[in-house]
Amino acid sequence: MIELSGISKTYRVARRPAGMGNALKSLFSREYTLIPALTDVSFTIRDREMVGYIGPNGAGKSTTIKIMCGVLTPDSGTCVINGRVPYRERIAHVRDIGVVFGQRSQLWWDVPVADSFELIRDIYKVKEDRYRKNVNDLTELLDLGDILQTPVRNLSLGQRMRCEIVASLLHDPKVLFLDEPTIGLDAVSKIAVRKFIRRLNVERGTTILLTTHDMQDIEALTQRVLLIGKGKVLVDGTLAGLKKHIASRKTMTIEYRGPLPTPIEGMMPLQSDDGRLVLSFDPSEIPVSEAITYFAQNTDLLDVSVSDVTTEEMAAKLYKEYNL
Ligand SMILES: Nc1ncnc2c1ncn2[C@@H]1O[C@H](COP(=O)(O)OP(=O)(O)OP(=O)(O)O)[C@@H](O)[C@H]1O
Repeated sequence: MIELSGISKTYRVARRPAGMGNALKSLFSREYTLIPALTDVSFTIRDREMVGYIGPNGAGKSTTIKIMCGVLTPDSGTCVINGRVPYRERIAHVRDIGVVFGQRSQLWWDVPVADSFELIRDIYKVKEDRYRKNVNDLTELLDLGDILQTPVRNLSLGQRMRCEIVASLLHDPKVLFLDEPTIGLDAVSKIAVRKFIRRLNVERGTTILLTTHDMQDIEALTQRVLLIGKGKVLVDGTLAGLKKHIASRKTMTIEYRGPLPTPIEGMMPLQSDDGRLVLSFDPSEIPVSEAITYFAQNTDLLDVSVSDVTTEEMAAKLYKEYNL
């Protein structure tokens, strides 16, 4: 169980004025700039839940994760994870958590991946049989067999990211923090990583907090989403609920032969290319079945599709709604 209550954190950064004289002066009397990163952040994540933590750049996501890992101490509020306060009981706490920062590596650059895994085993004092089983299971699941003897610096980003995830799981953590785990990956690697994260949550019951700017990750993996902006939690809800809140309208794309079809009154054309028309409409005014029947009867219809607002559009509208 993860419980954050009233967490606030402000960074204090020393101001460095330009010029030699000013630099000397600042050695004796320092001036500081205060950067509020989190204000009164509260949420609870139950065991085995997988939650998306989203928000624009600088919203406070990484700061929250650093507090939950025990790297940072908040100025006020409480954070309790599996009954422990991370920044007070760091050593015991890190045995229960795994962390992947997509932009940073926990693997040693010049040595083969397998050697990095051994070092991590030593650090966490993972028992030999448990370690062997984990390496075997995880390397098979993530298809890493061939690359274990390759130095990390020679791996592609997708290969490295899969190794990073395995490295974070060798000690069987109950909770996993993933900070942009699919950043920079190609479509195939993204799908492989997402599939693995889902299995981890379902089969091992790992509690997962996923931070990402990739709304496809959120769509594929999480039911519940926490939206953070300017250091505050603004929304805590289901992905479906958020989409409903943001857009009750639907988008219809029709492909046709012949002249441009006339939409039903109340439909708004969004885009019209050669033989393709995209319309937006409110299904409470025009039922979807009626819209499809109308075009089927009045147009030489080749194809039709109706979709909800995409997760990308939802995030953009949410950020706009909250002035982020
Ligand atoms: N070490 C630091 N020193 C000073 N200010 C910091 C530090 N780390 C973060 N900040 C500031 O705190 C605020 C929150 O940053 P944080 O990195 O938590 O946001 P984020 O949501 O993770 O952003 P991103 O999506 O860009 O990674 C920002 O204004 C950032 O500039």
